[in-house]
Amino acid sequence: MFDYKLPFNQNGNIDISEKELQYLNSQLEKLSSEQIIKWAASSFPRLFQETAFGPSGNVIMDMIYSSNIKVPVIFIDTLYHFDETLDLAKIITDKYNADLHIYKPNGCSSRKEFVEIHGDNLWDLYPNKYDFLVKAEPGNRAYSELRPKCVITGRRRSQKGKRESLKILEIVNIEIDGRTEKLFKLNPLAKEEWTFQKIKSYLLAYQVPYNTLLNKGYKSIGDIHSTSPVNGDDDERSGRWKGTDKTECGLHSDYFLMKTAFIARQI
Ligand SMILES: Nc1ncnc2c1ncn2[C@@H]1O[C@H](COP(=O)(O)OS(=O)(=O)O)[C@@H](OP(=O)(O)O)[C@H]1O
Repeated sequence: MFDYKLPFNQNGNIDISEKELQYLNSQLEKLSSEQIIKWAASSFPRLFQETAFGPSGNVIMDMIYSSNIKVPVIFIDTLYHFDETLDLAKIITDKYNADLHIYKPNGCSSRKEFVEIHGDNLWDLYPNKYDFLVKAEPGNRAYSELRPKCVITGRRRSQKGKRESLKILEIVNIEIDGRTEKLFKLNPLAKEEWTFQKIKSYLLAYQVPYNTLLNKGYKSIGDIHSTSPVNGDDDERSGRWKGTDKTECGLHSDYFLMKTAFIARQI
């Protein structure tokens, strides 16, 4: 068992230097994804998984369940998910008996309400504002209410773009009660070996429920209005925001930069 002890201070916060984080990452690189998850579960007092029920997240849920660990799940419902994604959310959380926490855009419980407040086509007219409202703000609200010390994500280096240099363990800034706090993000499938093909093989081998859209040419699935199927060999995320230079949804971007731009009406 990997027995690296996180440096907790008296306040229960983890004071880790950049150098030590680098060392920790170099050690985590040597572990399997299951070992990384088990280490995190025994190291972080409040470990959560955040998932949009993508194929990587499905693999992670199965690994967590098979390791006999309980990790609550955060799902940010943008109100623009495919029905197939919402169906999967129910099927897979039932199968793994997951404790699901759903967060929606502030003040909106339905797509109709969102359109009434923010207008139609916001994602098209003001994509960064849309990202802040449907992903970054609800994400930070989830962190602020649930107080995770660490969240597990499904990002992988093989998804290319900015993710090619993804670390297994990262630290991001979040806002809690008006203060800046640190949150760890754990990416147990970050390593290059976790290709889309390997993810699919895992899902099939272990009979893990997955999004039926994967059988219809979709490889990466986000919001209805910005997700399309791809051709066989195309990059996994090439069907997201097709025809634009956008590659990320904002959940993993700098929260404070987004918030500042949102308040200043620069996005
Ligand atoms: N809506 C929502 N709710 C909770 N968590 C979410 C959400 N969107 C993205 N994620 C997290 O980011 C991982 C990568 O997602 P994607 O590849 O779809 O990209 S993107 O974040 O939408 O840009 C994704 O991996 P999966 O677990 O495979 O879904 C999650 O860890």
